[in-house]
Amino acid sequence: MPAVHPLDTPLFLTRGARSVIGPAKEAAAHAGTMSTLQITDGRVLLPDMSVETGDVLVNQDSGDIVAVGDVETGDETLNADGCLIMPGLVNAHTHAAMSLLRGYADDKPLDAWLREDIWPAEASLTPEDVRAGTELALLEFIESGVTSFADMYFHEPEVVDAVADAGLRARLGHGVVTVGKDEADAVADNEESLAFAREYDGAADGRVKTAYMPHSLTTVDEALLREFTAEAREAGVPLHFHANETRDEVDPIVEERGMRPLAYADDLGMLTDEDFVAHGVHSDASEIELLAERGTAVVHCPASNMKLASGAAPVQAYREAGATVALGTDGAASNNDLDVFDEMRDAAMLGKLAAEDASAVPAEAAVDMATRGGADALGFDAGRIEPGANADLAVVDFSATHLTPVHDYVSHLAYAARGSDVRHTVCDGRVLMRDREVETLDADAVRARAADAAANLD
Ligand SMILES: N[C@@H](CCSC[C@H]1O[C@@H](n2cnc3c(=O)[nH]cnc32)[C@H](O)[C@@H]1O)C(=O)O
Ligand SMILES: [Zn+2]
Repeated sequence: MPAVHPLDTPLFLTRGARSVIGPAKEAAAHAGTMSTLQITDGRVLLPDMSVETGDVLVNQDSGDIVAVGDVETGDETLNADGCLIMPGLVNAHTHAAMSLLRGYADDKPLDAWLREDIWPAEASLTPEDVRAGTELALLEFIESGVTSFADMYFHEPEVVDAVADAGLRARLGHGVVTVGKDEADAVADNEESLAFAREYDGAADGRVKTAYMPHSLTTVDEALLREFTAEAREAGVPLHFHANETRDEVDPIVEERGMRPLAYADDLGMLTDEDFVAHGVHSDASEIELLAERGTAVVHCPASNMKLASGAAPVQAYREAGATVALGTDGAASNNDLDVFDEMRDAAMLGKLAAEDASAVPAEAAVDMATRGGADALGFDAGRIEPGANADLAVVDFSATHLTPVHDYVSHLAYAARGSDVRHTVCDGRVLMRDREVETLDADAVRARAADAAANLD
């Protein structure tokens, strides 16, 4: 049972109860020097996973949460009657523009899927295609309560512009592949990734952060990984890469080097507490320990791992070891949607199956991975509803048939809710979707441009 049963929740912070507004911000609010947004009449999911009745007050200038509970009246309001205000969901590993390849090639294992279908199709994608596909993904994010994401792709400056306009928060990078390239091209690809990371960090009023993103330990040459990881460190740029996704990726490293892939990555200096890896499906106990020790986050992508039959990540073991675990959809071509509610459900289900234990990856863990874990992995001060944190929020409507009755809000978030139950989405204090109307993108135009771009493929 939840700590506070939602059906007999006392009125949260009635008059005179603790107000969590900070003194400096309270003074600014009184002086009328900031514009505020008050999310009213709802319930709030607190960092300890309890649910309380209360409002959330947001400073729209700083983009931070200023108070939770019994708050001052805001300049603007957003009604959350019958809803739960939760931290915005974090999609911590994706390739946004792959939305153009949704349903393009299914029912194949990773290696054949990439080499036979995906990479040839991607070869003809123009910057305009990437912009169109990315906007389609961002629209789907906003419509399903995702407020931040990590993207690894190419023509990445287009993604920066799309994120700036759509109002989301993101950690972005140019994905590097050196297999099959001559030395000059291989170096140039790495240089592009680092140059992108240096140039665009802090873009979109600070909502865009960057990373150096070598695709994986088997698709990027060792000497270049070593060289550019060192350069990234010097520039203070974190790393993101695919690791231990399939057995085919693990075995050659073990055979050639006599060491586990993550020990190899550690040797190359690729595991720090700023870095985050995608998948981590085939990690042994020593690698799980290593990630936890280094503070390197792992992004679990259960739907992609099931669809490509890559395997079941040892999520419960990562969490028990103290590693930071986030959730990602991976690209829409291996999922095939970008709904992080689905990912929570898949993570909980697959986690139980993998551990042969129905108590493994409980609802709270799934919600934690999709919120706090994701924000920690990406290095954002978000993922929790607390004064001082970024005002990145999803307001979920609990009135749907499939959410009735409500015994436990957190259970519903993990097991029964869908992205389409999100009523409002707020990022950095700005309303991106109000009553299911996306305010920062023209939804019809975005869908039409993406369909056009996809029609011109192959
Ligand atoms: N510069 C590289 C592109 C790297 S972007 C990242 C790549 O990861 C690919 N990708 C998508 N999903 C997965 C996955 O699950 N595992 C490995 N790679 C993936 C995606 O299609 C894209 O080609 C090049 O020109 O080939
Ligand atoms: Zn991926």
